[in-house]
Amino acid sequence: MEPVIHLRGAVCLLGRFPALAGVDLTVERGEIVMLQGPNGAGKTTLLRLCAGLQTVASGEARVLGVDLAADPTPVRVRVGLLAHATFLYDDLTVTDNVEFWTAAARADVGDARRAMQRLGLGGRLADVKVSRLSTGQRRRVALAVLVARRPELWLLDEPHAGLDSEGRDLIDALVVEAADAGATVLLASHELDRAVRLAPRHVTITGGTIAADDRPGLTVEADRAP
Ligand SMILES: Nc1ncnc2c1ncn2[C@@H]1O[C@H](COP(=O)(O)OP(=O)(O)OP(=O)(O)O)[C@@H](O)[C@H]1O
Repeated sequence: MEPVIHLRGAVCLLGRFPALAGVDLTVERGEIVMLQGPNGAGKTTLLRLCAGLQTVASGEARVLGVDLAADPTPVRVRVGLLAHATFLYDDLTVTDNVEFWTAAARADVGDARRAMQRLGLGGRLADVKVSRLSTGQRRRVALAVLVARRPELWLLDEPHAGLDSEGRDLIDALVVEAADAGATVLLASHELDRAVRLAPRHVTITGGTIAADDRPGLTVEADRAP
């Protein structure tokens, strides 16, 4: 079976800067992989690349069988990206946002309701406009959208940031459930204790290349990092 993520020498330019400078990464279906690295290492860029939101300047980049260099569009509806910025409409309520984005991904609107309940958004908050929510509550709405869309690949950028401890535990539970159901998860985190427990495999990115990867059977030489 083809890997969910297959990158070979993938290069991404932000302006003229190579934020990814030749990334090799293979992730199989059902894996939970933690991506770690210092600020500016390229974690967000790698997640955005896999979401079909970043142009591939050179190298091979296939996600869910889609050749991103040829046309990344088909992958976007099949992945869920939880990023720093949310895509939510401030003037719409929580319910309207979750239902809108769920429908946009051609998923079942019944799943939108169930995801809201799961994220603690089914009560008073359901009819509140997103503009009135706290940062953590917005994060929960973005997560509800992700859960309702049932993506094949979860791309989580600092998923624990801004959440209370119950919310952090909930994210971890959702990730494990998603992987058990066959989804693949790539998460970037500075919360190493929590992320290490959650993800059996740890990949380190430094200066836009993979510096370490503890995937069984794979050796990445530390001296390949710039
Ligand atoms: N718009 C841009 N133009 C040029 N360079 C950029 C731009 N955005 C980001 N970069 C650079 O690309 C590199 C990778 O950034 P990226 O956001 O992927 O890092 P990161 O590992 O997610 O960092 P952090 O841990 O701080 O979130 C950084 O060196 C950053 O300075």
